Amino acid sequence: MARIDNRKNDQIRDIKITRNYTKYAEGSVLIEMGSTKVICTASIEDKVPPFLRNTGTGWINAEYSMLPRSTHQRKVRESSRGKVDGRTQEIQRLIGRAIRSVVDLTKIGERTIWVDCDVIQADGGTRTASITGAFVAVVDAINKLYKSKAIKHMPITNFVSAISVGIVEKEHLLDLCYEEDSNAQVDMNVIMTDKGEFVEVQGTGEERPFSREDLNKLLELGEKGNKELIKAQREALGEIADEILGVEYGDEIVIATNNAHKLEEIGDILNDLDYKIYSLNDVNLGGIEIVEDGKTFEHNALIKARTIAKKTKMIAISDDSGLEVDAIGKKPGIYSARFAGENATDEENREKLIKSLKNIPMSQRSARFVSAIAVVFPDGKEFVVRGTCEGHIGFEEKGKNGFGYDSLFIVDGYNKTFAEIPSSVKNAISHRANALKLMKIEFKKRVAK
Ligand SMILES: O=c1nc[nH]c2c1ncn2[C@H]1C[C@H](O)[C@@H](COP(=O)(O)OP(=O)(O)OP(=O)(O)O)O1
Ligand SMILES: [Mg+2]
Repeated sequence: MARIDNRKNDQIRDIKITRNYTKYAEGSVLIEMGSTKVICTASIEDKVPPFLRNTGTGWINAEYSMLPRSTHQRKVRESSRGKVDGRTQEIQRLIGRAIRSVVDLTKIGERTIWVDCDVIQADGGTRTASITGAFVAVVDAINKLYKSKAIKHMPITNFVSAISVGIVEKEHLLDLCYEEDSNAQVDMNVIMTDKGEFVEVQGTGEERPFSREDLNKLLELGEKGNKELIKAQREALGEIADEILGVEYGDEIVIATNNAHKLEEIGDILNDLDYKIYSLNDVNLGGIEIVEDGKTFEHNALIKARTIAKKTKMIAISDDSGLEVDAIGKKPGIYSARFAGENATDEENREKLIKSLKNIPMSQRSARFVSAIAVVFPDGKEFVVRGTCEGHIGFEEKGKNGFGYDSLFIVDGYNKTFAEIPSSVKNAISHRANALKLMKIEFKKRVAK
């Protein structure tokens, strides 16, 4: 059986989202799903309902209405009839719940966001189009608060969209138009997030009960439709969507280091990330010489990651690290690798450190390892974090594990050097581990995966 507008059963109607549609509201969207058209605005009011006063938490309220001539026959305005009918009540509560489910209200302060959905033309799916459009309007309104620094954090946790599905003459259909909706035996609205989770499912066997199998089929259609709607929302929101959801960069990371020990440690610590991790050798850049002429660990780390991200077009992660010894003015610091001269070996560096601290008592041999981890994305976005680990410098080398200054670094709380403890312990407490913990938090904020 062909659909009245010749769509496939699992095909949504053309969708168009126009932002900044009217001029006064903080967020304003015209959403068109086929010939259903809804204006959605989001307005910010600096007060909350009584039950939230002095809690620091905000609220989101939705209202829904249809213009008299949005339908085949003129519909009397609710304001003329003097009351809001049951259907309207139900729909505006649904919209409110859907939007609230993806906004952290504790992060918008004591404000109310008023969502107004006004249907100017109804051809089925007006409540679902309202939700899909309202979300975009709310993002714009909240983004204004964020950009003006009225709020500190982006409170939007997910995207949300909604679509109708149903059974019409035994066919399972996605995105019903009015004609189909009025002939549906089963009618369902599916509200979902970008993570593929459900926010609400409203299903009714209007003319007959439906089976579990029907339900599964309908949910599958709903999932497909919502994926496409969220893609359209993303496209409409452009860069703001990237800020909320992160960017899709693929699943390859290159570790920008020539140091095999660092490579192993970073690989171990990042093994819970669901990415393919490559070394410089893997990408034919083994032994590449990068001039580390920055004045800080952070700057040097960025120099290394930028170079490799540019050459590989992959996400590049680098580490610039070293030892700060308090008794000698935090030396060798960023010069740790070349403490005993350009091209010095680890052993030469350790010898020089032992000599530099001759006759200095243990109480004055405090030191810390520092690791700056830089991440540079293929589009040039970047960030850098720092981790440290406190300890003391021993009088002589102890232990065989690790590399660099490990055998001289007695880590606080263990009374052993990094070279005496297993790598699994070092990788849980080291400067590099601490930096990579922070890095993972920042990283997850920025990537869509
Ligand atoms: O966990 C550590 N355990 C012992 N020593 C360490 C550690 N972490 C850094 N270090 C020392 C080694 C080197 O003397 C300097 C890093 O110099 P740094 O330029 O960042 O590394 P690198 O030249 O060996 O490799 P690359 O620049 O290719 O990443 O600090
Ligand atoms: Mg280096």
